[in-house]
This record gives sequence, structure tokens and C-alpha cells, in this order.
Amino acid sequence: MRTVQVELGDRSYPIYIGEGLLERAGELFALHEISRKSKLLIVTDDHIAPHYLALLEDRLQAEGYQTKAHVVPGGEASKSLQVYEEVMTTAIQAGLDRSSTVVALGGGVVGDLAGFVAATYMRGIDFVQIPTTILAHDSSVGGKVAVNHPLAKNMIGAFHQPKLVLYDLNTLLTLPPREVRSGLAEVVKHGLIWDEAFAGWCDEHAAELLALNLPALGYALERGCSIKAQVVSGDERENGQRAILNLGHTIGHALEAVGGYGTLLHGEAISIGMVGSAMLAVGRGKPADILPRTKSLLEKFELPTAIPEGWEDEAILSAMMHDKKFREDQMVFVLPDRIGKVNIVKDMTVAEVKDVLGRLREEKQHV
Ligand SMILES: NC(=O)c1ccc[n+]([C@@H]2O[C@H](COP(=O)([O-])OP(=O)(O)OC[C@H]3O[C@@H](n4cnc5c(N)ncnc54)[C@H](O)[C@@H]3O)[C@@H](O)[C@H]2O)c1
Ligand SMILES: O=C(O)C(=O)C[C@@H](O)[C@H](O)[C@H](O)COP(=O)(O)O
Ligand SMILES: [Zn+2]
Repeated sequence: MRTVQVELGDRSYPIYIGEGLLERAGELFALHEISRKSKLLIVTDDHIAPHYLALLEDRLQAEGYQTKAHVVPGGEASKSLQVYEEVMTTAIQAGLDRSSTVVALGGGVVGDLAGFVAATYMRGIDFVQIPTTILAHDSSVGGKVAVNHPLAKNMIGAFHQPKLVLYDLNTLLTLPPREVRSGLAEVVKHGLIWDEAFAGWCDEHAAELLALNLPALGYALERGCSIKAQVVSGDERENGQRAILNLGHTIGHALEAVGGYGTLLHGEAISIGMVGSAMLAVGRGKPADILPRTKSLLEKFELPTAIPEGWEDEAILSAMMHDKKFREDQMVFVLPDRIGKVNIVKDMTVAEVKDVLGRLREEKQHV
């Protein structure tokens, strides 16, 4: 088992990564003093539940925990205020109290939704993340929890850290191939923002990662989680440097909203956004090799690098203006300095962005 510790000044929590951790859930909950006094609410989705919910409930109940499950429809549309209210109703009807814990068994959708329930139920109760997607190495760590508004991604949310993250690599074996690719986009992002050697390692091991080779995935997810933990440790509430985790997201989030949530998967949208960021950076004088290297790395993971046909500039720009990163009339972009290092740039002009949207439309379509 690999362990990454997230240090947050006066608090810290572990991320356990390994095979067979679902079987050990009861023991690990007890070790980390997750309260048995009141019910655990497990939030999951209808693609994950048939595979893993019974096992998790069984292992927790064997250790003396009482559980209640709420299953939402799989997919991005469940990150909504309506589904949030439905989960809240279950929590109230099940009699959860302030010593209860919400458990997210799933990908980033379930994690963000359940985390927002945990952050707001009785003004905040404990929370455990059990990620089941590759992408969730990013979403289960760092405490950003949210639901979407139709006009903008993650617009309604909070910062609420989990007490514990249990990452059972075996759960990844049932992921659909498109979700595997989407999740690997955030793994690549962690290399691009922080660690050129890790970006190179991803390039060399792309075939193993796409084929769900568990030792390779274990290393990649440990490295991704530890880069994320380091960034979040220095700036938990995104007053500055944490924003580097948003590489590709200014364009990516706008594409997710404009296309209708779930049309482009999150990792696909930020893949296109990361190519856009490389174009913007090179346009501002950064080394020209950033663009071909970024593109070829993403193409190795069979990720899209083009904006789908028919998605209009005006709609994309308008979605960008609703983003949390739009402040004082400025669009904030994270741009590469080189592979492995990025900068936060606040003075991007609409003309520069429009030019790049045009070029992204001309890229080869992959999805
Ligand atoms: N909070 C953060 O810091 C953060 C970071 C990155 C992304 N996110 C958010 O995460 C979300 C995307 O997360 P995601 O890509 O995990 O999507 P997801 O949660 O929708 O999961 C992807 C799909 O795979 C299915 N699935 C999940 N695990 C499975 C398994 N083990 N076997 C079979 N099917 C499985 C799900 O039902 C879903 O259909 C987006 O909403 C994004 O904004 C949040
Ligand atoms: O944890 C962060 O900080 C990130 O930016 C990670 C991103 O990958 C993630 O998609 C996050 O939800 C985006 O945050 P937002 O504040 O831009 O909604
Ligand atoms: Zn993201």
C-alpha cells in the first residue's frame, strides 16, 4: 500500500492507495476514528453501486458501522442542486446527526456532490472519499466540493477536506475506456504543471496506463496525489498558487458548460484547454516546443485537442466570463513557462483568446 499525507497546518489526512482496500474499509475507518455513534451515509452512483456498494457496506457493518446508501444517476448531470437536495432529504430521513460521516464511493461527480452535502449538512459533518476513477486522484484530494449551475461549472460549493481517502486500485478495472482516458488527462496535468520528469514518465508509460496496468497506475496516482497535496498544502483556499491546478480549465470549464454537462468529459475538456494554454503561452513568447510536446503527450493518451464543430466563440467566451477565475474584468489563465512549470496570467485579451479558439477548432478531431 502507498500512502500520501496531506498536510494542512494544524490538520492532516492520509490517502491510501493500493489493491484490496475496499475489503479493509471497516478496519481503516476504525483506525482513523470514524465515529460509530451515528449512521454513515454512503453516496454512490448507479454504475458503481452494482460492483462495489454491497462489499463496502458489508465490510463497514462487520466493523460495527450502521450504513445508509443513496444512489444517484451516473454522470455529470448529478452534480446539480436538485440531486443535492435529494441526498439531503435522505440524510435527514435517515436521522444523520453531527457525529455522522458522509462517504463518497465514486468518481469526481459523487465526490464533489457528497462532499458538498457533508460541508453543508448541519453546517458541516465528517467526510471520507473512496475514489473509483483515475480522475478522482485529483477530485478526492484537496477539499474542493461543489455542484454545477447550468451557466457555470462548480459554481455552488465549499472547501471541506475529507478525513481519509481510500483508493482501491482494483475498482479501476471496471472503468469504461473513455473514462480511463479522461482521468489520465488530470494525471498528465500534474506533470505539466509541476514535474517535467513525471510528464516524461507518463509519455513513456502511456500504453501501460491505458491498459490499466495496476503497478503503473499505482505509481502515477501516487505521484499525481502527492503533487496535488503539495500544492494544496501551501494554499488551501486558493488565495494564490493553488490556481496552478487549473491549467486547461479556463477553456475546459467553458466547453463543459457550453456543450451541456457530460457531452465532453471533464478530462477531455481540459485536454483541449491545455492545448489552448500552450498556444497562448507560445503566442506570448514562451518556448515554441511547449505546444508540440503538450499535444503529442495528450494524443498519446488518445485525448481530444480540438473544439467540436459548431461550438461558437461567443458562447464559450460568455461561459468564461461566468467562471470563478474571471475577476475585475480579467480572464485568468494558467500558462506554461515550459513543460513542468506554469504561471498565472491575468491580463489575457479577448482577441488573444478568440484567436486560440479559432485555432483549436482547426485541430484534428479525436472524439
Ligand atoms: N474537486 C476537485 O478538486 C475536482 C478535481 C477534478 C475534477 N473534479 C470534478 O470531477 C468530475 C469528473 O469526475 P470523474 O471523471 O471521476 O467522473 P464521474 O464521477 O462521472 O465518473 C465517470 C463515469 O464512470 C463511472 N464510474 C466511476 N467509477 C467506476 C468504476 N470503478 N467502474 C465503472 N464505472 C465507474 C461513473 O458512474 C461515471 O459514469 C467533474 O465534475 C469535475 O469537475 C473535481
Ligand atoms: O483542486 C483544485 O484547486 C483544482 O483546480 C483541481 C481541478 O482539476 C478541478 O477541476 C477543480 O474542481 C477546479 O476548481 P474550480 O475552482 O476552478 O471549479
Ligand atoms: Zn479538473
